[in-house]
Amino acid sequence: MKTIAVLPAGSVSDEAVKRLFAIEGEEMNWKHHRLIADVFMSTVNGISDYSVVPIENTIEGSVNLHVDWLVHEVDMPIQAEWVYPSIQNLIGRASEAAGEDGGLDFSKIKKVISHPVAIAQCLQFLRNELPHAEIETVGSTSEGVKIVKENPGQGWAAIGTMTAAANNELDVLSQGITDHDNNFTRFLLVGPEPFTARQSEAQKTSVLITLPEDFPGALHQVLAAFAWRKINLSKIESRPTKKKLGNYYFYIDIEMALDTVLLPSALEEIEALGCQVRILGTYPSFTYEQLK
Ligand SMILES: O=C(O)C(=O)C[C@]1(C(=O)O)C=C[C@@H](O)C=C1
Repeated sequence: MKTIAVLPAGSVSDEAVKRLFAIEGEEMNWKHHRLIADVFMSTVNGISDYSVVPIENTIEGSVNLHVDWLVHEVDMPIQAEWVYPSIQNLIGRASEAAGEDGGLDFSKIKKVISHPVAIAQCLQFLRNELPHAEIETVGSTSEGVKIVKENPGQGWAAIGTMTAAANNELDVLSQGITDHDNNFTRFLLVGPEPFTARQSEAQKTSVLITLPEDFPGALHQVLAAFAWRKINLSKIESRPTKKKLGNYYFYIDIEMALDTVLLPSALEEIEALGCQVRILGTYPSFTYEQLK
């Protein structure tokens, strides 16, 4: 039985990984951690087989903290990626937000608690509906909901999943509050062993490329190595190396497995230019439709 490290029950990550492993005959052991750092360390320390990492979402883009953990703090390969909807809701006690007319009066909500990424996904809603409310950030959306549950009578609310509202027997004060519909999060499964529980035709390889200093046009040549081989890239993003101001590496997602003809030679060509290439993983990719 595999052990999976993930944010607390009722978080988007927890819902998402349960969908990935909703396979007949697969039994899992879940290890819930309050903070993403502990989710990573659980697998680093051999307590879990895999860690679940939300890496990017439709509204906010890359979750930089998590990208940085993957790149700088740990050395664990990516073994799968999948996509899951992030539907956020305002959760609290209807009795604490009751207006004179019997409807809801959000001016009675004094504080909104959630994960910073979830807050960022609902900024317009918060500006329009709860401009007066204090915002508090916590390690996951489900932690916010739990804090609201444990503190009745304060006029506090959380942003989180319907599952977290139900688990904590709280009311959904407003449903689907993200600023854009179709808010999806891309998750990574990281750990030492390949993920074989499901198969997908779509394969990806993620690499980190650090350019040599004093080499004008280096990025152009890196991209050319992929381009003339008609290798498709689905993402390229620069992040600071954290070693020197102005030094960046490129995080690149390539839409093919590492052992596909042409990819090894493209990476060799890039190394020959004097670039450093680090493979972050080669893995199957699942759409939400594939997991339904
Ligand atoms: O707090 C949660 O529920 C999480 O699973 C974390 C996380 C994230 O880190 O991006 C995951 C998906 C949501 O979009 C918001 C937060």
